[in-house]
Formats: sequence, structure tokens, C-alpha cells
Amino acid sequence: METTDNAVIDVRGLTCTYGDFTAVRDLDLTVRRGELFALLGTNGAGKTTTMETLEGHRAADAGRVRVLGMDPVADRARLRPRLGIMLQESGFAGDLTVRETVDLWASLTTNPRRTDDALERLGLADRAGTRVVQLSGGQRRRLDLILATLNNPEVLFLDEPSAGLDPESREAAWRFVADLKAGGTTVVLTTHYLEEAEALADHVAIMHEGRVATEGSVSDVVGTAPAAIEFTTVGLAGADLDRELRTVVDPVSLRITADRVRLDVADLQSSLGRLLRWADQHGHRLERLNASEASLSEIFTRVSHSSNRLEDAS
Ligand SMILES: Nc1ncnc2c1ncn2[C@@H]1O[C@H](COP(=O)(O)OP(=O)(O)OP(=O)(O)O)[C@@H](O)[C@H]1O
Repeated sequence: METTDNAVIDVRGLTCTYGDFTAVRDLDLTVRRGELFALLGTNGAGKTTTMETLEGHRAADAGRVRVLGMDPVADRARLRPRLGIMLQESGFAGDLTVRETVDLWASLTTNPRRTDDALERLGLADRAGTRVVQLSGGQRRRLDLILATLNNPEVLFLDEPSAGLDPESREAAWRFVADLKAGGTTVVLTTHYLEEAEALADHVAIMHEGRVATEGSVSDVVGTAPAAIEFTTVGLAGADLDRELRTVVDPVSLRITADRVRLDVADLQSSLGRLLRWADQHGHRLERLNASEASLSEIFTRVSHSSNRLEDAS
């Protein structure tokens, strides 16, 4: 039986250890049917360990993991045909050609997808006769993606699918994954490309030191951080300007360096409106004015500079 809320993956209190090192600690995750869930995080945050547990490649040391309502380790034989898995390192035989590899994989799969279209779309059609060992790293990555999706999986796990791909191949891989999602496949991916998460993900979770530090839609996650307004002032003095801006805008923080001002604000639209009205009324000129919402990359940087130690103490 599947869990509530259309969850195809439900993880509660997952803990994974290597010896006395805890790589994943008390992690909760919910992935809903048909969504693309991006697991982000610093190197060593625990993404691959979490993915391996979801894929049934390693058992949880504590906690409960359900994929399509099943235990990925205990129910592996029943679950595996419904999953697509692309690992960081592929382990298939390099002596076969691309075509032979795809055919071999397809022969082991019930109802495999047609592959010519996938080879074409991922730029491997003209490599069909090439031995896998002779492929470049990026070409192997694209072959891995095809093999992981041959069985039309209900849930597809992609561990850094676009690592090492050139920009054009990355775009092709993104379109390929987006089309699978449009066809109803639930996708969980890890990536270090934040623009990949921004382009594809319905839900992002940023992991740090074995835990999810923040999660939600990209706009939810980005919305948790203040926006920034920057400008250069002409003829306004430091202390007076500081006082006045705090009254006008009520910023989260304010920094004035020489004549450059940076305001971090909770509500960009209303703060900007108040600032511009104030400048108009007093005839102030705001030069090189720049206003921007926080980016995923800023959130990522904040998370990676934070520490779990405080939480551990609580
Ligand atoms: N086999 C292992 N033995 C001991 N420690 C391990 C082992 N595999 C991973 N770790 C440690 O567990 C932590 C989490 O590793 P994991 O590979 O899950 O992180 P990650 O988020 O996928 O990192 P990356 O982005 O670098 O791939 C790291 O500190 C890593 O050194």
C-alpha cells in the first residue's frame, strides 16, 4: 500500500553510518507522484548515501524508507523492475558497442522502450557501432541515462546525470528528463548544477552534513532569504543616510561602503517602492540601482556555511 498524499517515496528518520561516522542523520523526505525532486548539497552532504538507500543498494541503519510503498532492500525483487537507476559510476562492459549494450539491456527488461529515438535525442545515434570503452565521459553519461530509462520506470533515480556533459548535451539530457516527467515518471536527482534544479525541479532539498537544511519549491526556498537592493548615492553622507534609510525601508540589514549602499529586505516590491518615492520626494539620484531576489546559489552558500552543531546541541 502506498503512503498518504500521493507520496511515492516516504522516508522517516533515516540514519546511515560508515563505522562511527554518521553520513545521514534522522532524515525525512517525501517525494510525490510525478514530481521532479532535486537533492542538492555540498560535497559529502550525504546525497549519494541517501540515494543508495532509496535504490535499495544499502540498508538504513535506522529509520523507515518506503518507495512505491515497499522497503527497497526487503522488497528489492518486486521493486527493482519499476525503478530506473543511473549511478555516478556505471559498471557495464566496455567491450560491447553502444548498440549491443542497449540491446543486451533491453533483452533483460520487460517491455523495453524503443531506443532509436533516445539514441538520436541524446546524440548517440552515430555512435551506435562504437565500443563503449571508446566513448568519451560525457557520451557514457548519456548512454547511462538511456539504459536507466529503458524499462519505462515509474521512479527514476539520477545521481549527477549531467556531470561532465557539455552545455549542449546537458540541455539535451534536461529535455529528455523533462519529457519523461511529462509522461508521468517521478524523478529524483542529485546535482551540483543549481541551474539544473532551477530549470527542472518541482521540489528542491538542500542537504548539509547529513540533514535537509531547507526544502520546498525553488521559489519557496529562495523566498526564505532576503532580497537585495543596491545603489550608489550622490552627495549623501554616511550616518545620516544610514538613519534615514532605516526609517524609509526598514531593512533586514544595511551596509554602506564608501558611497555604495546595500539593503537586504524582506519584501522587495514594497521596499523598492518606498525607496523610489523617498528618492523622488527629496530629489536624490540613485545610480547603478540594482534590485534582485535571492538566488538558489545564495541560499546554497548560506546553507553550506551553516553548521549542524547548534542543532545537535538542542
Ligand atoms: N564507503 C564509505 N566509507 C566511509 N565514509 C563514506 C563512505 N561513503 C561515503 N562516506 C562519507 O559519507 C559522507 C557522505 O557521502 P556521500 O557520498 O553520500 O555525499 P554526497 O553528498 O553524495 O557527496 P558528493 O557531492 O561529493 O558526491 C561523506 O563524508 C563521505 O566521506
